[in-house]
Amino acid sequence: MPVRAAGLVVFRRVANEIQYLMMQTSYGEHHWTPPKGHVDPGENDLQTALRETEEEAGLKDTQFKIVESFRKELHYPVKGKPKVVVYWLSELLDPKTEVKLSKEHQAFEWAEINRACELAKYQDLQDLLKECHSFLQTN
Ligand SMILES: Nc1ncnc2c1ncn2[C@@H]1O[C@H](COP(=O)(O)OP(=O)(O)OP(=O)(O)OP(=O)(O)OC[C@H]2O[C@@H](n3cnc4c(N)ncnc43)[C@H](O)[C@@H]2O)[C@@H](O)[C@H]1O
Repeated sequence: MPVRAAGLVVFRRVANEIQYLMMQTSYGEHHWTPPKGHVDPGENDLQTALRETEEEAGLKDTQFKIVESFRKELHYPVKGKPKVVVYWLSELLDPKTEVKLSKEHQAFEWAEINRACELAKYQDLQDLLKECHSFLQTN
């Protein structure tokens, strides 16, 4: 069984720009991802994504809108074990909403697509962000 995690690619619109929420871990390699985390027993993926987004970024589900038709999975190995991360796309309704980090993250950025891809060093996460961006340009 793969390790399972879920999260939200949160975006906001500022003037004509779409910006993605990227957060840097305070541990390990200090890598950057959207809010996400492990699926707890008894939770479904979407419940996990919402819980982790609130825990890690302080954003409640009343503050954003999930784009129901967009759901993607990343698959990669962690310490030799397969891991799957399910992401939904969600728009922050009030772009001025404050992000409140937990101890798990040391920094965040609202990054336009090229900057978000620069922060996401893994190719599959970069591709996912680009897919989100293309989706938002055409929907
Ligand atoms: N090194 C460490 N030291 C201390 N505490 C730690 C720790 N790692 C995790 N923790 C603890 O574990 C908890 C995390 O739990 P959660 O917050 O519930 O789960 P997560 O986001 O899925 O964790 P993680 O950051 O490990 O996952 P990711 O897949 O991004 O990353 C897992 C690995 O996969 C790599 N990775 C990330 N995205 C990848 C991708 N797309 N392709 C290939 N590798 C990728 C990352 O660089 C990383 O090496 C934290 O509370 C933290 O305290």
